[in-house]
Amino acid sequence: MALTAGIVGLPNVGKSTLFNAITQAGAESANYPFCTIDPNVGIVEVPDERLQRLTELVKPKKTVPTAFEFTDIAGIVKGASKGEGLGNKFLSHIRQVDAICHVVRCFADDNITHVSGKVDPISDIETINLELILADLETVDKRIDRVAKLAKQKEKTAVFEHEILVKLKEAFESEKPARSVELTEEQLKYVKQLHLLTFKPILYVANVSEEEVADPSDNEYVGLVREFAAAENAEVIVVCAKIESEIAELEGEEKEMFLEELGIEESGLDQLIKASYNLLGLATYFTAGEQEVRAWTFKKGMKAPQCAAIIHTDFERGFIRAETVSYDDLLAAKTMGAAREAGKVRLEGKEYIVQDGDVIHFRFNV
Ligand SMILES: Nc1ncnc2c1ncn2[C@@H]1O[C@H](COP(=O)(O)OP(=O)(O)OP(=O)(O)O)[C@@H](O)[C@H]1O
Repeated sequence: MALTAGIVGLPNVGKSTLFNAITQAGAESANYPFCTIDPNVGIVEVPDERLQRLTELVKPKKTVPTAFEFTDIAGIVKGASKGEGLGNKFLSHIRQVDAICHVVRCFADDNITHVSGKVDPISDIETINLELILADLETVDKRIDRVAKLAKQKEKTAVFEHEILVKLKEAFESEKPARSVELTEEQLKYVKQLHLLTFKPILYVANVSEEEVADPSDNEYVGLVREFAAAENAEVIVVCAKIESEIAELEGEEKEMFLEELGIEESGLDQLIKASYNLLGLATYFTAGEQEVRAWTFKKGMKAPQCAAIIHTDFERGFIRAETVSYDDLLAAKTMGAAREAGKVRLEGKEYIVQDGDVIHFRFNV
């Protein structure tokens, strides 16, 4: 199920620096055997205060956070959709990711060359977006060629598809991404399987200088990126990629002290991890026993047996029920026993849609 967020951006905007911080922060891979082993993939642990609280309550032998993957998609340049630079190869890498983190240079430094000569985040964003739009236009054109004849003959499915494809084509021709096109539920289902690049959820990562990271309000570039993102309903995370790898090396109190020195509450990387996790539609449930308190990632909307399968397929095969208590209820009750006495532990069946923060004990029989 491992979903991944791809890091994209023009050359020299700070992608590698950010990706290094990600690998630096690296999760203990032994805990995550399902994750891809690939130099372009960085596995990070998902920061979650609830896991700490549960650990304090349950005092297990071991605590295991959940993790997910970032993929580094190197240097896309203008003309990529025409095969320039490493063009099509990179577009095909973007095709494989489930969400896009678009790094935008917002730091001024004359010593670091900018590909187009000056720092101009909106032009940077538009350059990449345009390449993705052009690639999507090609996809849609091919499809239109395929269904046009049947649509003319009023074949029902072809008419349905043709209408959507033309709508998408019009958007692309006015340089708008697929995610800006309004669709009905049914149309949405069709568009999803087209795997369009500009339909993937996106967030923008404004890479600022060390001095500005605590208070980026004076950085006019960040303001511009925020404005641009707001029009797309996209989120903006402000980071200083350069110091993120230093932060990533630290833990606990040391990390807190360093963040305090910098004047920030949460590292840019932690914010990015959380935002990407949300962007991918992911959520967390917990298991809490004396041996281990552990966070597990599931996709929002998944039912209890599917969530059980994340731990082990046997749990799904022999699923009986899910003893479930919400994190808040367990925290208030302090112990599982007290939660049970207070009637807060529910016995959920096969149709139960697991909620973020559920603490679950699966009952199964194989
Ligand atoms: N926030 C920042 N403040 C100052 N300098 C930075 C910042 N982020 C990155 N840099 C510097 O900018 C330069 C380019 O960064 P980096 O190599 O990470 O870019 P890139 O996007 O990966 O480029 P490419 O796609 O060409 O590999 C590096 O010298 C890096 O140290």
